[in-house]
Amino acid sequence: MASSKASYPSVLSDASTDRVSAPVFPSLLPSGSWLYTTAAIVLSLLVLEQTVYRYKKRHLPGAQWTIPLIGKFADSLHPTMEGYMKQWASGPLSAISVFNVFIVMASTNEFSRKILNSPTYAEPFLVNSAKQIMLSNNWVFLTGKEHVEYRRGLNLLFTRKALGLYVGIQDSLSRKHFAKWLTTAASTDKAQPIMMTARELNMETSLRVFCGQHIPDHAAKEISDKYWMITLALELVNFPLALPGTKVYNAIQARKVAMKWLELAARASKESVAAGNQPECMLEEWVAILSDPAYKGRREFSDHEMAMVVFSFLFASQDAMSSGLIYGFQHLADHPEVLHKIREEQERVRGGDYEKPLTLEMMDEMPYLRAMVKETLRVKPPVTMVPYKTTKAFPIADDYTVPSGTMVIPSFYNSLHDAEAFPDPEAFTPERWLDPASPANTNPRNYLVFGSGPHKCIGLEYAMMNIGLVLANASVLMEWEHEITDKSEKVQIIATLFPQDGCLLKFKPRERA
Ligand code: HEM
Repeated sequence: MASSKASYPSVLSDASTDRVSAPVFPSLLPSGSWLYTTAAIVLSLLVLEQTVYRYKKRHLPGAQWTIPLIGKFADSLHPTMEGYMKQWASGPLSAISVFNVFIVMASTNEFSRKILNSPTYAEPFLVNSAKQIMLSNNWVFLTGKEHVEYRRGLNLLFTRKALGLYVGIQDSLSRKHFAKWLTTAASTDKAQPIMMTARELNMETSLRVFCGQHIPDHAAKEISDKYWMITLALELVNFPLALPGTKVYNAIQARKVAMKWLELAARASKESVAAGNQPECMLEEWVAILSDPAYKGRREFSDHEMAMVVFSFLFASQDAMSSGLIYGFQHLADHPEVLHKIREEQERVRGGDYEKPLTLEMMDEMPYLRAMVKETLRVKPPVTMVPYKTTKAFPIADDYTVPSGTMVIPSFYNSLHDAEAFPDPEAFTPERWLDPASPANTNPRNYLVFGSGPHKCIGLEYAMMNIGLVLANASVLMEWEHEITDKSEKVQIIATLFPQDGCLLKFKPRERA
């Protein structure tokens, strides 16, 4: 008590002399000067917040004032394509603030590429929660030379030789899942959303490609079920504290489960290769490369570090691959003429033998399939933007320098829907990729589906191959009808883009003459 009084004499003077018994926490009593002081401090902070926002924004389009403290937090909780389009349409560069994070959005191809290709000024920021979920010492957070060197080692997991190893796993799992889809479809007349079933196919494929049989079935199921928690946490700006019950807290718990199994898989892969077995999955391939005496990048990788790399691949791929696949099914159902051409190509390359597993060499013979995959990813790019952060003042335009510490967000959508590169940009036209002299092919800078620069997607060939393979097998093994609703063309953003109705499809086995 005495010490409280001593610390706050001016606030307490009235209360402590006039009353018989002193209050337990006298300093909390309202008093005129305390209230005035508090109000003055709060007001100054609010004025400072607005002044800093206006100073950073300068002439860029965007609200003149930011909502105190939270800014556009409410909008970032429920992002919509319409909201983003409005923001992009407001200017090549525009400003917003969320939870006091100052954000500059870039809408043009020139500015977006400039951000992606200026590693001395800006580096990936993923989403605010990414470091909590992926662990801050994950390789994906490396920058500069360290990042380039680490990534060089990982490129070996995506060589043609490595992809050849993965094709067989992807082929057999797509068949297994289609059989399940057909059984479910046979039990009901209704079309079913493929949102979750496609995610499950992707997750099992990723886990088996990355870890082979070193993850038991029940663990694969557990990781797959819990992974949805991670997807839900991938908002542009999250609630700042990972308190129990928040999305980030739930995602961290999901990551712990996944990491436990991935570490065990890394250890088992080392044991398998040491026992002289041929690599059958990505982890084993990696271990085999590392133990080759001729390999220059040899060094020890702990089970934990290998698990973090695999987790980064899951994190980067699961949602984007699911989005790409779901729109692939939707586009093929809505464009029977394209599906017909895909089937003709399959017939030509596979000679009618649809039981024979696909190989990389067979996929090489399918240019129309590849064009279709490129086009579906262009029309509905799974990733519409990637947050970066400036590490120093970034003179992005003659009349604007992005302040240091700003979140800068290059957008991909506009580049991919630019009518100069892609005439009739909303149309789904795989043919635009077949002529080497077409505007699509002569403007490769516009194809930002996988980003650009030092952080461009490491798994892009893997992604194109896997989506192509699944759709190729689906086209020869199944028929599917799309129940079109008023939400089919509307987009919901859950980290990546999905049709709002979850893509309602009715599958049946394909009958051939
Ligand atoms: C359709 C599927 C996919 C899409 C649309 C996609 C898109 C992207 C994009 C836009 C980026 C950021 C690029 C940048 O900042 O310039 C990225 C990065 C990355 N992606 Fe993908 N991705 C896909 C599939 C995959 C797959 C299958 C893997 C791994 C197996 C993967 C692993 C990664 C990694 C590790 C990074 C970070 C690379 C780095 O920082 O060096 N992605 N991806």
